[in-house]
Amino acid sequence: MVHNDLFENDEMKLINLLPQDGEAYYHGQILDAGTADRYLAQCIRQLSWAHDRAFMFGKEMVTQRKVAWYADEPVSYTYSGYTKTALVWPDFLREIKQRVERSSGDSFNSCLCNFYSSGDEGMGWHSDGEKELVEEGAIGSLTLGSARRFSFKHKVTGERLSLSLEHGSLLIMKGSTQKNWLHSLPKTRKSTDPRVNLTFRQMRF
Ligand SMILES: O=C(O)CCC(=O)C(=O)O
Ligand SMILES: [Fe+2]
Repeated sequence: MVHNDLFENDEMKLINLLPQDGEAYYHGQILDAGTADRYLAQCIRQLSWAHDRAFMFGKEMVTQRKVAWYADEPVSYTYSGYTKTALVWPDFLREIKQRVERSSGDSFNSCLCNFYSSGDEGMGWHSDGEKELVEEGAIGSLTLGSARRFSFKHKVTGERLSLSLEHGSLLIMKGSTQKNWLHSLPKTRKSTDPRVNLTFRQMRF
């Protein structure tokens, strides 16, 4: 049994990783290794992966990492000159969403999925404060595959902290985190294995 199943919905109080101006809770591994392995294989094979495209500095840019986007409804939104439309949940992804909801006590209506084929791919400093998201809503980040370092940096003080996101683990960010902190997934030479990250979000439809 996974440790977290004993303490559904945060009955065991997790410690806020952020010293101020936001909330981030690392739940650790919420899936046992076998389940996490199975979900990783399903994500790699069955999600509709595509490189993300955007116009930046007047140029068309394509991300190294691949993305896929799922939601309760086939909503679309436009950013950087591209319109994206959400796909409906495959059964296994809906199942993962329910596991994340049970562990966190939050509910989610969409999921942005990221596929990093190795440590050569990462994500630069950013925050997830898009206007399409519920303000101060929770973001649930589930990692499958290679463990990677994840970092926070305060927007004003520059204060930093990092943690390792393990296979089958869940990180929740909520409250004023996106307003006050940036986060990133640094590239690393230490990992050559693929990683899938599922970021469950609360969108306003
Ligand atoms: O892959 C990760 O852990 C971070 C993903 C992320 O920050 C995002 O999708 O906004
Ligand atoms: Fe993010």
